[in-house]
Amino acid sequence: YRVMNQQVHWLKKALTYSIATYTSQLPSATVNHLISSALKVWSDVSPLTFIPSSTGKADIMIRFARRAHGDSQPFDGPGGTVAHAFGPGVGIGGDAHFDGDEKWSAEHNGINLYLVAAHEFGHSLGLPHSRNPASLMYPTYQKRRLQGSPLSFEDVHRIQTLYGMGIYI
Ligand SMILES: CC(C)C[C@H](CS(C)(=N)=N)C(=O)N[C@H]1Cc2cn(c3ccccc23)CCCCCCNC1=O
Ligand SMILES: [Ca+2]
Ligand SMILES: [Zn+2]
Ligand SMILES: [Zn+2]
Repeated sequence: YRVMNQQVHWLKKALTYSIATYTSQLPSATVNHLISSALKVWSDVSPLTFIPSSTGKADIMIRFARRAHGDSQPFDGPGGTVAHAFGPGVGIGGDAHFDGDEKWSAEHNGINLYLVAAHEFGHSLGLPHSRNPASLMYPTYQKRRLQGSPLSFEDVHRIQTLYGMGIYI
């Protein structure tokens, strides 16, 4: 079924993002860097660009939250689901939420925020899950290499199918 006012992909290639709340597990400067690196994973292989929004209003609004947090998907405490994101659209569309009860890390001593964010932004851009464990869009978290892109050929093919290099009206 299709959620109301959801689109298959964004109808513009310059998307804004803002980080509304942070986690006590990492310095905010580190969170900013990991989030922009996770967005770059996708802008590197598509015509999309991501612009930080200082007004707070943005296409992709990012926050850390625990348990019930104002949408229909309360988080579950440590472990289990670590984050979720909404597909392209107005309002909550595109937003990415991270479970504040996880042990967030910039390395592999916990849940790596960069890898999770890159997965969530795949959803924010309209990508579904992959059945291939090598794919970033595989439904369960994998400790992947942090050097180079975490994207599989399938991930790249899917994002380029959605956004190609076409001209945007
Ligand atoms: C791919 C992620 C970045 C995002 C997805 C959520 S989403 C909406 N963005 N696709 C996620 O959180 N998957 C769970 C799936 C999952 C794994 N287990 C679970 C135990 C209980 C509930 C869920 C899980 C086994 C225990 C490990 C728990 C920690 C890791 N959690 C996961 O891998
Ligand atoms: Ca959790
Ligand atoms: Zn949420
Ligand atoms: Zn997912």
